[in-house]
Amino acid sequence: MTGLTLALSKGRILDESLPLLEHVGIAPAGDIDRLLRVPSTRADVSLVMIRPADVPTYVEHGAADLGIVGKDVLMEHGGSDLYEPLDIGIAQCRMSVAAVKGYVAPRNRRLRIATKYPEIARRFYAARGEQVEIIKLYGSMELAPLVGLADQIVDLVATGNTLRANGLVEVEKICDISSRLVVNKASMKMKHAAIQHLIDAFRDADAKRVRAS
Ligand SMILES: Nc1ncnc2c1ncn2[C@@H]1O[C@H](COP(=O)(O)OP(=O)(O)OP(=O)(O)O)[C@@H](O)[C@H]1O
Ligand SMILES: O=P(O)(O)OC[C@H]1O[C@H](OP(=O)(O)OP(=O)(O)O)[C@H](O)[C@@H]1O
Repeated sequence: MTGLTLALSKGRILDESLPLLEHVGIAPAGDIDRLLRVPSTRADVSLVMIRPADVPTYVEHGAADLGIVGKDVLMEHGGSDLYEPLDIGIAQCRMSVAAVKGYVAPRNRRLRIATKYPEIARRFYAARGEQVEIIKLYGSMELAPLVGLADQIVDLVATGNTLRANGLVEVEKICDISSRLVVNKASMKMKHAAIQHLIDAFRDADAKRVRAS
């Protein structure tokens, strides 16, 4: 039997993955709040729980055969050496530029952009020919324009509630974001039948999820 390891992003993606994993027949069979490596309800598939930003690294190195991770993380990771066969449609949001309501761009200096996604921001402004200063943050980006740390932020928006609550407005959408199934390239060759079976099962689970919603 070919053993498979699936890397799951802890947090929001893990929470939203659980119904899909159930459908695919690989629900966690252990304490997902404590264990980092958890057996699944299928003897040949085990699950590892890791920080979202680490999922591409585990899968690229073959420490996990497959992973579930946000498109934002994949875009920021850049040039990933892995396959991305399926959009599984969970954790949907968008990457956007936001600023304080009524904000006017400064004329005498570069725009300052606060973000957890410096690569995505750099590519976005470079494509528009705008020279900006990028300030890397690890969370609570919405605070930066309020305290004068930045002119704009590049961050994820879903309902828009966090922006509204902090007096910010969405200036422009950069792209839509959802979670993707990613696969190690060597595993795709060596364990092709088992992996293709899982990809098909996730596709089917996503189709059922869409029909149900
Ligand atoms: N408000 C949101 N609505 C829907 N999906 C979101 C939202 N915010 C983030 N996501 C998606 O969920 C993924 C995981 O987000 P989550 O907030 O669980 O982790 P994180 O805070 O980015 O990571 P860490 O806990 O390691 O800092 C993101 O990479 C993105 O793809
Ligand atoms: O448009 P909304 O529905 O308000 O969602 C957007 C918020 O969700 C994400 O943060 P998250 O809740 O993951 O917290 P974080 O700061 O820990 O990333 C994102 O960074 C925004 O702050």
